[in-house]
Amino acid sequence: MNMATKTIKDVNLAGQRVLVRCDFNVPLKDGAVSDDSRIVAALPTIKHLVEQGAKVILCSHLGRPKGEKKPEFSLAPVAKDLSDKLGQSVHFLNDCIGEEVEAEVAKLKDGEIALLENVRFYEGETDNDSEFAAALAKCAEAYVNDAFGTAHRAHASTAGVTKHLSPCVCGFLIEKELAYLGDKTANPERPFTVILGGAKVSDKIKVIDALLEKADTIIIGGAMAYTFALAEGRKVGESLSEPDHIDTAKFALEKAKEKGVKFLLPADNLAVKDLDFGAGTVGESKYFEGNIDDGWEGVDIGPKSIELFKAEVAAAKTVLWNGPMGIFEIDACNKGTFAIAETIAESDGISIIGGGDSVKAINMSGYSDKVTFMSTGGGASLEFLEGKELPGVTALDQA
Ligand SMILES: Nc1ncnc2c1ncn2[C@@H]1O[C@H](COP(=O)(O)OP(=O)(O)O)[C@@H](O)[C@H]1O
Ligand SMILES: O=C(OP(=O)(O)O)[C@H](O)COP(=O)(O)O
Repeated sequence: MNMATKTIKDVNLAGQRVLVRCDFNVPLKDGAVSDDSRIVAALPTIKHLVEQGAKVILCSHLGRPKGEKKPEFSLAPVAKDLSDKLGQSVHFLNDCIGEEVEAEVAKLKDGEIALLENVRFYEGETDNDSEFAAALAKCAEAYVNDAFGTAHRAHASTAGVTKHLSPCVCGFLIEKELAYLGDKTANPERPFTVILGGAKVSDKIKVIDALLEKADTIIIGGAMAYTFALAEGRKVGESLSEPDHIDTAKFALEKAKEKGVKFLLPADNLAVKDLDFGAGTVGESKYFEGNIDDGWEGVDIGPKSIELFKAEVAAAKTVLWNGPMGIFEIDACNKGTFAIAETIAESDGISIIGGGDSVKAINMSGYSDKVTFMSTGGGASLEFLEGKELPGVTALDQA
């Protein structure tokens, strides 16, 4: 952790309007929160501010609505969940900027809480647009960033707003995450195995270069594996892949050889037809070794890969896992993810699991109490491990 970053403990925000950036990017199912880990993780900071007598104005993104006001990305279900958890009303506002929002926020009494609508309903958020940042900052005086999962993004609500608010400090969650990850990953107990999967291929494939300097073994599953399969000249059918990143994948494979880092790709994959994510169903399914035929979509690692990966995980002294091995939200595609979760649970080593969906997966598997540390950030924890500065942290006041 950057030890000089000021924290919520260094300031008294009683009576002030405080904009609090949280990572409430939580999975939803049928309009309700289906994994509340990130909400629970934000509670200590929120409770502290309420007890101190601040006027608490929460903001967050949810999903990637790309500047459009799409109702399925509304934070309204989070307001409900949060109200229940706090036993206190959380006033949900239908927008995040504008005169109406300012008027509503001005009515807050000390210790009251409001939640603004999804900041990514405006393009200015991800563009870190200075006008949007100024508009967002208008409702508050002080700023607390506790969105560890989004700390690797230099967006208006994580970076731009700090130009307009004072003080700007981090909350308890960011402080805890940086302290733990800094401590355990600076000199990890070896063998150190990193497992990467999930769907955010372009974000996470770039991190592998730096991980090759730190890890003894890298295991690739999830959709990430199909970009590597393309790099090895294999066919992937309809599987999610990012052909723009084939060169990055080739480079990583070469570098792993040169450095003697074990680099494991799936030996087999489960592929399906007619996947319906909403309904949670698949049509025909079949295992493929090597090429995946046209018309088939890779959705999980297969039994041979599970055995291969399990042996490696069992031998590790430190395991960092970000990104599920398959589309674990669908029962037919969850075996790989849950098998890795089980092996991690059985191991005596240190296990760190990061990322919104990875945490949801470990919770669903029933093994979460066997994990050493659950991080609310996937991409953020990887970039931190890479040694990169996190813009959401560096933008804050430094002592
Ligand atoms: N083979 C695959 N094809 C498509 N999506 C996949 C595949 N494997 C995993 N996923 C999806 O990846 C998502 C999680 O990815 P990501 O956001 O990168 O992880 P995290 O939130 O843990 O950082 C899950 O919703 C899962 O369904
Ligand atoms: O879910 C998140 O990251 P993660 O999937 O790496 O854990 C964060 O909320 C950041 O979201 P983003 O990757 O859309 O910027």
